[in-house]
Amino acid sequence: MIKNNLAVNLINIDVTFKQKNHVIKAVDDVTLKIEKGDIYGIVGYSGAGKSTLVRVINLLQAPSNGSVIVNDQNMLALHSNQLRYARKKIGMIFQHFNLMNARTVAGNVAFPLRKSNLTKKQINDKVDQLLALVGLTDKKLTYPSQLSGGQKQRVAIARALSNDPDILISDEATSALDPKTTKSILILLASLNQKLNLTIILITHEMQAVKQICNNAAVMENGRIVERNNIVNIFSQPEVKITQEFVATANQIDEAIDSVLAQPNIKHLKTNEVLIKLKYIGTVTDEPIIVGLYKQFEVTANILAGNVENLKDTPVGNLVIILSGQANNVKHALKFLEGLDVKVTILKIGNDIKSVIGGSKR
Ligand SMILES: Nc1ncnc2c1ncn2[C@@H]1O[C@H](COP(=O)(O)OP(=O)(O)OP(=O)(O)O)[C@@H](O)[C@H]1O
Repeated sequence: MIKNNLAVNLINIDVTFKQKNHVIKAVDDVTLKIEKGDIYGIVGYSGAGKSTLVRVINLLQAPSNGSVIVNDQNMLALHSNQLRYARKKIGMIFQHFNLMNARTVAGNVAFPLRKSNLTKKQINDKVDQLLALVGLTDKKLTYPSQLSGGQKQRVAIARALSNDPDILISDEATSALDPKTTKSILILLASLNQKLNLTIILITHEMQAVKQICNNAAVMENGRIVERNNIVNIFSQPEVKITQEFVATANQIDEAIDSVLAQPNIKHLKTNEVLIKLKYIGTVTDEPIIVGLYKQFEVTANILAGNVENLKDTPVGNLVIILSGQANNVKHALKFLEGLDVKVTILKIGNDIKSVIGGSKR
């Protein structure tokens, strides 16, 4: 068998559920390749098929069709003992933690090791090590009911790591947590990815989480993957409508535009003004743009909102500005911006400028 760098290789996966009167195709011809060491986001609305798809990876859900290759092993060809071992190398965490309330933190983390060949002392050392890794050393003998949601999820993460998995599947693991706790859990996951070279598959409907830690993402709708790309492309040029909707939920600039549009001076934009949004990726920066507009075209640019985000070290900038000047000059200034590889969207346009450029929205 040819070895490759893929942790997960799902090929043409279908999952159908037969109910009394009808058949539900929860996963419809999905091919998904996830490289070792990646943090891969799977995004979609409720019912899109995300959980069903990832449950195929460890065969908690058998596919109706397709191949499941995990770490170069054909999962569907394994005997039960081999499958049990392969499953141990795929950890899972969930939205509701699934901890055992009658056991202490240590008891929960040690639970998956109960049938291992490790001695009591070795298990105890392993638990200490895992609790240190997730920052919960001082909670070893505490019971889950005395922990916050974020702490409970840390216990669940430690437990998921007890068999030294290569892959960790996080199924909406931060969905029940507040934004600050969510952020800290995501920071923990990113650090585990680095320290343990752990491949992480992050199922979520929260684009902010994807933006924070993923390298790649796929978007699911009706059982299919409708778009997949690296994180910079997903966020800077989403192609399909549903991806655009998801991206908009994590895009502060759209909120800023709503409040800009509500301002009185924007409601009554002057005839020689145009309100635009600029989006640029990589090295172009605001200042030369603004200076260039005035020097070359005598067009003034008034910045109303803006931000620069780093998506995996690639800066993506957004600016909302009013350009004002002689109509023809503004027309040339807009052309100049497009020539710089800046995406220009006209949000609102004054009548003078509209008459020269036709007022088409771009
Ligand atoms: N065991 C099952 N029996 C019948 N239908 C199922 C089963 N599991 C899932 N489904 C159906 O398959 C579809 C996909 O469900 P799935 O849970 O994978 O979606 P999801 O994207 O993970 O959504 P959520 O985030 O709400 O769990 C849904 O229509 C669901 O009702």
